[in-house]
Amino acid sequence: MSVPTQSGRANPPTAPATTLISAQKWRPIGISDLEPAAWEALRDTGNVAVVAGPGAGKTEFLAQRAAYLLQTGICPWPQRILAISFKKDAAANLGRRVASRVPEHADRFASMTFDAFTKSLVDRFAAALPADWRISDGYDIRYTTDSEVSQFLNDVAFSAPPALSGKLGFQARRFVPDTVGGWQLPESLPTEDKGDAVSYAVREWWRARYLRTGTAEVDFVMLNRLAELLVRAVPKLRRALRMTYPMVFVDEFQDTTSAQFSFLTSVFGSETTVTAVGDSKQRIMGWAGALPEALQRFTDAFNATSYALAWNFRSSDALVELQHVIASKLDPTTVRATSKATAEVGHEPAVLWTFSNSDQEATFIADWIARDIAASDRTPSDFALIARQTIKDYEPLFRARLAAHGIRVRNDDARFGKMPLQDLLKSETARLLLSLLRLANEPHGLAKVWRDVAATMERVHGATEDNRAQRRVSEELAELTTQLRTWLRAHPPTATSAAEAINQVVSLLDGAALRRYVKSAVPGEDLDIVLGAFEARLETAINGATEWGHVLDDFEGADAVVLLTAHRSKGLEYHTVFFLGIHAKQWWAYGSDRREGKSTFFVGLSRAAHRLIFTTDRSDRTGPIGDLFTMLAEAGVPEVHRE
Ligand SMILES: Nc1ncnc2c1ncn2[C@@H]1O[C@H](COP(=O)(O)OP(=O)(O)OP(=O)(O)O)[C@@H](O)[C@H]1O
Repeated sequence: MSVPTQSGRANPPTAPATTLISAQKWRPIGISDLEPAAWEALRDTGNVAVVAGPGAGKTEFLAQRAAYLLQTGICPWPQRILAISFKKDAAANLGRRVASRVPEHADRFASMTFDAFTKSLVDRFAAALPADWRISDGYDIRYTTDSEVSQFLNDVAFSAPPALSGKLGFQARRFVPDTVGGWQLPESLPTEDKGDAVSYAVREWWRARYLRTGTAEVDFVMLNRLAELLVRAVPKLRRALRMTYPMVFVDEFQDTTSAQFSFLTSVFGSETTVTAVGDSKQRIMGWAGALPEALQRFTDAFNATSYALAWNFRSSDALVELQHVIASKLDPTTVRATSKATAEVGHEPAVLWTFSNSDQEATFIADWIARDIAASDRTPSDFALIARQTIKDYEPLFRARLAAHGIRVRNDDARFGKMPLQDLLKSETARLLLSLLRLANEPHGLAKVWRDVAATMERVHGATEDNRAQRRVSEELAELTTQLRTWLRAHPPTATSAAEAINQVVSLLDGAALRRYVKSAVPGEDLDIVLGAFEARLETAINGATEWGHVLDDFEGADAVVLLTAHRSKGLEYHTVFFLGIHAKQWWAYGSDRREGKSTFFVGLSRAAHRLIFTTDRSDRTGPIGDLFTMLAEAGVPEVHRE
């Protein structure tokens, strides 16, 4: 594929001048070593499943394997590695890890979410869909509520042919992820019903939402099914994908749904090597259709070699022991991991604090964090406040109590526009806008931000492989930041709206070029959604601020205590974790799926590297919630009443 330059001419692609390293001499980058099983998995040339508990370095393993394959030429230029994650922040984190370890090969490592990948295929190749599935008007993304699905299922049961009566008792919550997700779209729609209830109901679903007059409506399960059909029906596309991405990584494989599994099998089932990493004890997406035993299914279907890792680089030995007690409840065959984390003295590793009310809880914890920061080299971002469900209940009190100590709080689950804050802060477009504002506001001392912005702008302007175009981009960036600086000085936050500030940045940047770039190079990202979310967040940060520097710090909340749900904490780590609200109000759904509840508990508590503090109130501990207290007691976690 040729790369268009700014002048419109195409440069013939040439391999960049990088030196290859022999496979025997290759060494990990940025870490001292890998455990022996990880070395074996890294060098394996076939399909591989790496199974390991929290903190084992599964994501790091993928970053190292990418470096190995790219630096040794086992993945030769111009072929690329496709890394698929389930969360936007996981995809961004993995992409950054690889970019920092092997910057010279970063453009050959495509890290994106499953949804972004399948959506980008549909967006780019929709015209190649089989005639029965082609739509002319584009589509809207819309999720259906359980009650809408119930209504649909009632209607379908009512109008179904007599042969199907009584066979359409689908569970509304499971219908989209399992039934629609598990159904392969036939290339042409049959005109007659063959008496199969699943096919009938799913076809009616597609008719009602997609094959209808007016704009089609889809969700990501349907986009996945369309992408799978595309790849199956268009062999040229399948070949092109396999040639571009001969190596595919899938992180957090335990979260794979049946739709995603079938997509992987159709597209990468042969001629591609697939590396899957995961931990079935951390399967917390069952409600969204995650397959039970996804890793085992992968090993069987892809004839993969399975490697188990047994080191834990994150957590202290005491916390690894606690994790083991909980892990054994999820899988009695679990082998206890060996902690490789640097030991810290003077900490009580785990404790359960009981409070009489939430005000007392927030005040005590805020004071405690402030004292801990004052007495150590820790910063607010070393602390996380994790809760099972309703994180927003905690935000106002903790924000106020921590603010009294000059400490910020960032609620990663808060929604700005249509995005959760965690996704907004990881969005490449949002980072570009924020960095431009930073460069304009602080002319000196941001060399790394400058380099990152220049690299992104080179991509925006299609100038990555052309020295002259790169110089021009650098000059444009200098000019742009000067103009933006003048504008910011003339428009203090006290007299400026977020919308005005964004319009200014986007117009200086060349809105049309940005739109083209996002469409072609940031799969799954919708510029209007990001701009809407950016504006909403900026508006909140501007509120009451007098200096742009403070606005940007507030926007980013980089040095803040993080507040987030256990689900959103997946893959992350903090020195000290407060697992708030071990009581039935937060865990009301625990009794309906205890296995997934325990996994959620396990995910949240395994984010802690050195200290883990559970909190509860004086409410009843009988009923399903009793399980959690029993596990804590079994793990020897002491309880302390805080008055
Ligand atoms: N070989 C290694 N040497 C030193 N540190 C490592 C190594 N592998 C991983 N780490 C560090 O250990 C921590 C955990 O790694 P990582 O996030 O990759 O674990 P994980 O298995 O993906 O965890 P989880 O399943 O809990 O998300 C990170 O801080 C990472 O930098």
